[in-house]
Amino acid sequence: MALYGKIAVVTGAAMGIGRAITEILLQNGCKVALLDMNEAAGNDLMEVLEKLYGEERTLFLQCNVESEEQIKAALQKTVDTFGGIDILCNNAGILNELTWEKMVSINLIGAIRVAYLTLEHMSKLNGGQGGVIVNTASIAGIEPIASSPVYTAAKHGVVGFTRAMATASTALEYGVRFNAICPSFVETTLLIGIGDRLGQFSELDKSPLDKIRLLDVSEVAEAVLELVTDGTKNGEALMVFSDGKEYATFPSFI
Ligand SMILES: NC(=O)C1=CN([C@@H]2O[C@H](COP(=O)(O)OP(=O)(O)OC[C@H]3O[C@@H](n4cnc5c(N)ncnc54)[C@H](O)[C@@H]3O)[C@@H](O)[C@H]2O)C=CC1
Ligand SMILES: CCCCCC(=O)CC\C=C/C=C/C=C/[C@@H](O)[C@@H](O)CCCC(=O)O
Repeated sequence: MALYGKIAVVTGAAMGIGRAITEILLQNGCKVALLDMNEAAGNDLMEVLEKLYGEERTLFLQCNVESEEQIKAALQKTVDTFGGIDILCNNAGILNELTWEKMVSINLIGAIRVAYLTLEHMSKLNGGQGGVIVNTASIAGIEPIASSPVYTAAKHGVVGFTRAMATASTALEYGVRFNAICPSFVETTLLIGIGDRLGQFSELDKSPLDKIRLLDVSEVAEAVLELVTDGTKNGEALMVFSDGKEYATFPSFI
């Protein structure tokens, strides 16, 4: 997909990986609607982005991915402002094994909710132009991380949802590609003080964190850009490690 003039929605866009995805899409000519529940961080970022890219190419919309009403309103505002949606980067997420039901609600149910509501604008079945949805999973969506069983479960869910939707989209002719991005550990606020959010698993949190180089958010954004632009990888999950990228392989029984 050539990106110049394309319209993207990024959730969890105010900070961390979502911010880096937003910036790389803007650098490649997209217009971007930034959705995030953190209004202060969103407004701060908008000041920076408007200076760099102009006021016409960005839109900040406060939106909690747990709220169907807020997502619907944000997507409609995006369509009314920019004229459609070509790209969704479904990225908002938290890590907190203490509030594990909320974590499933944001990381898995929220991602599904945003994807379904975006398809109402994007799918060719609904009069849309088609496009691409990149869901931010994690390496924890491919292999278990012992200190974070529910995070692991939610991210495995994101990968499974992505792969099933890719096949469904092809069969039903939505014209929408689906991919999962699966980074290893990335230097963001999500990792700060994780030991306090792992509950009974907190003694396990040392695992690889002391031994590996944390990824920079720009490395994840580059990998997302690869998925957005490469039309041949529908359904694939791209893992990003400190020493490179690799598409995941899965067993097939059907
Ligand atoms: N940092 C890491 O090591 C890794 C992170 N990930 C995933 O990447 C995604 C982004 O995480 P980071 O950038 O690291 O975290 P972060 O904490 O730096 O940024 C997350 C952003 O999502 C927003 N957010 C959180 N809950 C929200 C909600 N209910 N509705 C709307 N916005 C919400 C926050 O306000 C924040 O701006 C998450 O899905 C995370 O699970 C995946 C692999 C590794
Ligand atoms: C403590 C929880 C942090 C969760 C945040 C993430 O989503 C980070 C990624 C999750 C899981 C990582 C698993 C790591 C597995 C290791 O066996 C090894 O494969 C890591 C290699 C790291 C690298 O080279 O970058």
